[in-house]
Amino acid sequence: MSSEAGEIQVFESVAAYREWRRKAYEEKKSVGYVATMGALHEGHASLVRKSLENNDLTVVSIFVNPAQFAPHEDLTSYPRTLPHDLAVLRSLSYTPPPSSPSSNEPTRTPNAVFLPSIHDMYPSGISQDVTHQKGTFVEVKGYSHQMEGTTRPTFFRGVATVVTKLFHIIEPTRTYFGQKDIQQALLLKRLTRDLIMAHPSPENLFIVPTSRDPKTNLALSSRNAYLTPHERTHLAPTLHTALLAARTAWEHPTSPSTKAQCIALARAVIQECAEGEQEIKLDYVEMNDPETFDVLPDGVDRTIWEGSGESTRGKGRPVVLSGAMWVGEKKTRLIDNIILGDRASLGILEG
Ligand SMILES: Nc1ncnc2c1ncn2[C@@H]1O[C@H](COP(=O)(O)OP(=O)(O)OP(=O)(O)O)[C@@H](O)[C@H]1O
Ligand SMILES: CC(C)(CO)[C@@H](O)C(=O)[O-]
Ligand code: BAL
Repeated sequence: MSSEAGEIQVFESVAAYREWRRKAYEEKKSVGYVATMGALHEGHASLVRKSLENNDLTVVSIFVNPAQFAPHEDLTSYPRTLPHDLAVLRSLSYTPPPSSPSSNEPTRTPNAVFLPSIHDMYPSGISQDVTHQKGTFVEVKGYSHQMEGTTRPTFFRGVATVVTKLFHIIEPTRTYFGQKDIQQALLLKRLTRDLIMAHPSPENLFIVPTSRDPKTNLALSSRNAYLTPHERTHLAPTLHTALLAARTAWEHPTSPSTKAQCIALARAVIQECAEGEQEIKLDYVEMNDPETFDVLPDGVDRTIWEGSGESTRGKGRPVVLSGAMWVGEKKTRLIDNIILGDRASLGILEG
């Protein structure tokens, strides 16, 4: 079944969406895809704009995926704001510039929203407790237990499973994920490679830079809705400040710090804030190889790291500098990252 929401077709069943997709194939139209859990903000909007810019048609899915939440996590309280989400999508558009090959085309707006039911996505049922799960699951082995996977050991299994299903349904030509969840984006790129996917192919999975609050640099996130104004403006941005301190030390032109020194600096920034305010607690700050997700050795500095890898067009072998912390009364868990070195080699688009 589908219904009209302004110009946007809203599909609640797989069959109805597939009929729409079949027509797009017939008309030889490219389909860009943005997967979300809703509660849309400017970060999601930036992904949708990239899709509008580079595809004939754009589809957004909204599905709060139970399988990626551990039993103690916030599945029930996760914000669900469908009317707001549809209004955000209706406000987005892209007009091809006069110089572009598609300049004679009309302004593009999001074309379809896919809102599956839990039953559609998990016909065998779904428990948040992995020991009770039955049916088919997708695991990206060796890449799911570092960084975010340390504290959330079943998270990437849930993400890989639902995104594989969503890709099978949507059959995107191109798809867009946010740098805010860098491990997720890199892991999904690997998944498309390992499963030899064509829709999307690995090179058509793009990573869009993190959108930030212009005043505080806080990474936009649906979970920021859990924060009080004080937590949002004074406590939550500390994680990014800490990552910036580590970056400055790593990138020092004449005496770059070792990884261990960079991490110590970042921890000190968070510690300083936490002493005055009892309301932040660091989960981790770490530097990882984006290729293997391995933790960098403590004694490595930028010059050693760059000397040990393949040359990446003189921009430096990349490193994921990332972290997570709990903020405020509700112990909201926020994440952030900075890529050191050659971002483009990881498929991260320009902002
Ligand atoms: N600030 C942001 N900048 C760029 N992309 C983002 C940003 N926030 C989320 N995204 C991307 O949007 C997509 C959907 O993410 P999701 O719906 O989980 O939102 P979220 O804000 O990341 O939510 P959460 O608070 O649960 O982490 C993901 O690819 C995610 O990386
Ligand atoms: C990719 C995703 C939509 C899978 O549920 C989710 O993890 C998200 O929104 O980042
Ligand atoms: N954006 C990642 C979704 C999650 O944390 O569950």
